[in-house]
Amino acid sequence: MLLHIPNVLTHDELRQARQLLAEAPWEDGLATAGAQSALVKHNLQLAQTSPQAQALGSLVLVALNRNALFFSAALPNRIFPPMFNCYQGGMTFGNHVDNAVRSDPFSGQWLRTDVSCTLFFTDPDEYQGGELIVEDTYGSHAVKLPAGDMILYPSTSVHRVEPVTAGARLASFFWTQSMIRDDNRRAMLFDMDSAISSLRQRHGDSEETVNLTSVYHNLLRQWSEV
Ligand SMILES: O=C(O)CCC(=O)C(=O)O
Ligand SMILES: [Fe+2]
Repeated sequence: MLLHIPNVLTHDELRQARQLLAEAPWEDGLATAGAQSALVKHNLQLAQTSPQAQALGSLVLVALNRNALFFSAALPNRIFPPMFNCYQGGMTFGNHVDNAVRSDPFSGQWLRTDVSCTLFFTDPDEYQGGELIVEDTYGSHAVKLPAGDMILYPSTSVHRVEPVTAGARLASFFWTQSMIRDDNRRAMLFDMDSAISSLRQRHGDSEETVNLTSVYHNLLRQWSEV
């Protein structure tokens, strides 16, 4: 499931984030690449321990915590501290799959990467190229979203960032360990939760929506790892 989540950041948060990114100490993205991705990764990232990355990380986590669509789609158990990248002057990140497990640089705790997200800080007309291409069984999907919007996709997918040939592409990317490890189960729960919410909005609460909600929670109880 590839899900576009609009308006994750408010205008004010976006302005603050852009200001922090403008004064940030960028370093070579190879610092956090695995063995395979190191061969195809050419970008800049913020050191996770830099004050700007920490301030930006808090801003992103606050925004995620109030986002019902993110919660419903990711069913987050733990969120890896958000990271920040910049592509400019032809930078690109070729086809790769993200490392399956990563250790949190602050707590040392291991986290399984189930769900990947990219939150855009720059608008599509600020740079050329830079599409995030996600491959799944239905083909290749090109993603380039307005600033403040986010794409969410299963971390099991092969993906790449096309070369940025003009301007600069700034984004946050991060991983979530989900309460639901399996992509199909997570997608079914999301579809069910969305359908129940629409039913409730259209017709108000009813015996049927209560029963469907109970099935949703009982499936979550069966499948979740917390
Ligand atoms: O910037 C993006 O959209 C994705 C970056 C990415 O795939 C990664 O750093 O592993
Ligand atoms: Fe990646």
